Amino acid sequence: MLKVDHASVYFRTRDGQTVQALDRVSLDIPDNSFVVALGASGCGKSTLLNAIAGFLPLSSGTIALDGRPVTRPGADRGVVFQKDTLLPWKSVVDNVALGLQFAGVPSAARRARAEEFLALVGLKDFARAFPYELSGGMRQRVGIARALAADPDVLLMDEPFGALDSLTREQMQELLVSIWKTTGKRIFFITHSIEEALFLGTQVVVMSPRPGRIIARFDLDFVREFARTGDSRSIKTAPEFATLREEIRTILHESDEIRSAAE
Ligand SMILES: Nc1ncnc2c1ncn2[C@@H]1O[C@H](COP(=O)(O)OP(=O)(O)OP(=O)(O)O)[C@@H](O)[C@H]1O
Repeated sequence: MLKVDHASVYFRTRDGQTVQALDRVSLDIPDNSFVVALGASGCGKSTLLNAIAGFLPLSSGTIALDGRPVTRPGADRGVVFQKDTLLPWKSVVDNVALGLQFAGVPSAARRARAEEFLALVGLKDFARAFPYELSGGMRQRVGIARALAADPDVLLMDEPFGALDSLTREQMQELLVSIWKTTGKRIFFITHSIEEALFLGTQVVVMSPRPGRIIARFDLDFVREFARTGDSRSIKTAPEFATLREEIRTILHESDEIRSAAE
């Protein structure tokens, strides 16, 4: 279990003001789950992910991964960002093997493992290509392969498909579900797309801004249904999907109106 317990984060801005980015957020990410944080810009989603990744300290509260307190970055948490962080002078396979190189895995073994994960993301034939030769979607797939090659206990994804065109984005969502199913990794995923959250999450937490709070939680089955049937169209056009989409849209709009009225 990855457990976030009453996590709060305050930032001091350059003009000396204090901003509360997270307000007592509690969240469980159990084994095999796909937890999605959904919310408008500025509601603290990245702050939460960065705290779980160990990139920034909590002001109060705790985060523990399988009972181990999270205090710094570690190989047990793999991170994928919206913007790829590939090294342009290294080939695709060497980019994927990078984390293994830092971990001291011998050269032949890390290449074999990198190739295995490139095959998992459908890029077997691009091992020797360089990042500039790849499309945005392909670069994100390399980033996912790199994060998975280090065999993390949880995959943390910060709007990984936010910069992709809508068709590629849907293809990447479906690929990610098949990766989730094959590897059994827990995933914590951030998005501001209601549809993406509904399609991917076994649990969706809806956040509101200033201060960042969880205002609603949904346990869902669409992703398991897709993993079973492979039929995304019938899921996204189902009446239950549309009803939930409207329910969440209403929650987000109401929270925004309350915040605007308070300012
Ligand atoms: N280093 C920082 N210093 C000061 N304020 C910060 C810092 N990082 C984030 N904030 C503020 O904290 C709040 C939450 O930011 P955060 O980036 O976590 O939101 P978000 O939901 O991920 O937004 P987006 O979807 O735009 O990425 C915002 O009001 C932001 O301005």
